[in-house]
Amino acid sequence: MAVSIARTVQALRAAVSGWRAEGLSVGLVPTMGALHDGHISLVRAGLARTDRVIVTLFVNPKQFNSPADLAAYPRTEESDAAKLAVAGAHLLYAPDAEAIYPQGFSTTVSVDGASEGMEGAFRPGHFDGVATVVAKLFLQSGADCAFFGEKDFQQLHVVRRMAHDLDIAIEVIACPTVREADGLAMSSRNVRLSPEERALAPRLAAVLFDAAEKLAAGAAAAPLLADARNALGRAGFGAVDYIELRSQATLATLERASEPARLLAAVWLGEVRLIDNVAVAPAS
Ligand SMILES: Nc1ncnc2c1ncn2[C@@H]1O[C@H](COP(=O)(O)OP(=O)(O)OP(=O)(O)O)[C@@H](O)[C@H]1O
Ligand SMILES: CC(C)(CO)[C@@H](O)C(=O)[O-]
Ligand code: BAL
Repeated sequence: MAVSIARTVQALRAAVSGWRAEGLSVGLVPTMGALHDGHISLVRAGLARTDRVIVTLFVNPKQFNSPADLAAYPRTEESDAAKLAVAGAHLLYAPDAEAIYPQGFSTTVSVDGASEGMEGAFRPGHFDGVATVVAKLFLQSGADCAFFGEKDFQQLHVVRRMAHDLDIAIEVIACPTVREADGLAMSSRNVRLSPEERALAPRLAAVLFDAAEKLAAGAAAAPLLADARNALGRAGFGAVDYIELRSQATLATLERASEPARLLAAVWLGEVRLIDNVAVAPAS
């Protein structure tokens, strides 16, 4: 059975109000489409926790720094809808830009702190774009819970802070990163890797997991992360935008794993920018 598709906020709200009339809970999975098993894991998490699951598909122009990256972003709505039908999602909300940014739209939601550094340093305005569109999706849907991947760990912090500060009554639930069999974090951008680049790509996760193990054993971050950066360069990766050890709870920069931490990186491979992050247990 095909998944229902809503393209306007009115159609979205009509579906939700019908569910509310039946006393049903509603989950939301915001995406930019080009769905893979990482997205489907969020749908499954939603189905396990709520009665009705909405998946949103909106390639948000406000979070791309170049028209080329926006244009190159894969758009596969038909196959996305088929995957969602199989997964059991109840509604695909695929608004056009007018439904999200109508004529005269002039508001930006900006989250200080969590947006700064890492992705925020290399993608200026990206998290303003994320916070603005996610705030709208939260308010348009009125969902009880929203499901986000740990793959975009900094984004999780931004979205959680936004919902908290704007008093939006929604629970933001983090879901583990789904990886390919060789360890590469699933990402819509992976389809743009050449065969040679795809063969090399899992090395990023391997370097991160190796460094995480050493950090959990008490190693100082600075020399270890320098070694990791060099290892990626030697392996054939391009520019390493960042590789940083941060507090899992606050994103504060850490010099060693003195608390539950996250090792986060963004690295270029050809024309594709890979991001990944792994958990680091506190050094005993
Ligand atoms: N491998 C993954 N495991 C778990 N969640 C994921 C994974 N990849 C993406 N997600 C989550 O899916 C949601 C939608 O992300 P998005 O549509 O940008 O997909 P993406 O694969 O991250 O694409 P991109 O190439 O833009 O990073 C986000 O909450 C994101 O964290
Ligand atoms: C959350 C999101 C759908 C907002 O456009 C996007 O940043 C993404 O796909 O992670
Ligand atoms: N996966 C986060 C959305 C983005 O990179 O634009």
